[in-house]
Amino acid sequence: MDDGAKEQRDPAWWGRRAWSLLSAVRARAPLVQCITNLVSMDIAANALLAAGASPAMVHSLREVPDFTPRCDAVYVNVGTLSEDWLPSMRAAASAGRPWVLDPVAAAASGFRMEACVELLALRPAVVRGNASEILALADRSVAAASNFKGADSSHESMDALEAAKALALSSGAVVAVSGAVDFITNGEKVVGASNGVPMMQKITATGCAVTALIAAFVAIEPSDALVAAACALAIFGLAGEIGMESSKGPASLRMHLIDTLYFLDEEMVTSRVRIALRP
Ligand SMILES: Nc1ncnc2c1ncn2[C@@H]1O[C@H](COP(=O)(O)OP(=O)(O)O)[C@@H](O)[C@H]1O
Ligand SMILES: Cc1ncsc1CCOP(=O)(O)O
Ligand SMILES: [Mg+2]
Repeated sequence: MDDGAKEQRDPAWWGRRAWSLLSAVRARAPLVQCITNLVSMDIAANALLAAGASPAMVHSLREVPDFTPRCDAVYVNVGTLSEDWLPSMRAAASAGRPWVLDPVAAAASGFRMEACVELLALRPAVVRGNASEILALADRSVAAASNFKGADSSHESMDALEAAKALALSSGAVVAVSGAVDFITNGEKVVGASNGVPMMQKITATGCAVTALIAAFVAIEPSDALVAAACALAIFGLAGEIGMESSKGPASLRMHLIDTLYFLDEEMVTSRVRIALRP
């Protein structure tokens, strides 16, 4: 085992990494260009702001040449894909900044799957999806299954672990599958992050928001997207866990999750983040 892998087997090491990355996001306020779906814009922008980053929802193709090179990271999300937005997504993903892809409902249509496959070829640092999305993307398959649920997952994250590894190896991206346990892999190493509460699935666009947070963490740590993605997922899940303590249901959890992202401190992060390198 190399020294890096030894360190990553130590839970305390992950707590310190998560805290140092969140602290760096707060200190450096990375500018994250988000080309994201219409449902997620508010929660993604607010999650980024609460965590200390600077979100900018900039979609026009005509703005990409001036704006994207000045960003610290780019976030592309196909949740409400249209023909008008795809050229902007391509251009922003090709602008030389680290970027992250959320393949929302990748299996919904041939148009969407082709767009995701084309974007994947533009080398995202991280792809984060739910289990059904990662299974579909790894297989390039448009849904025929009767249990297809659009933007929601009909699988557990563990069901997509092998597909995530294969997708990581074929694309060169770190692939993160969210769920009760979030799995993050580069095709060789697999890290599990087990913060979060099931109620997070009942708030629309929490997945989109955590992918935005991954982009902010990748802006800080572009040379280790696996660690950046794992820490962002754990921090977001932890904000959900602590937020749930004051919440009655999805609407109040949405508010408390964002408040908690803003208030997380070193003690909360280092003692409660649950990330582990898997054997
Ligand atoms: N059963 C669960 N228990 C704890 N956290 C969960 C659970 N399901 C999803 N999450 C968390 O909710 C967030 C959104 O994940 P998910 O619902 O899988 O994505 P999407 O919204 O794209 O379908 C992630 O931070 C994930 O860790
Ligand atoms: C409901 C919906 N429809 C198109 S995009 C979207 C939001 C999806 O958000 P998430 O992937 O985080 O559940
Ligand atoms: Mg999603």
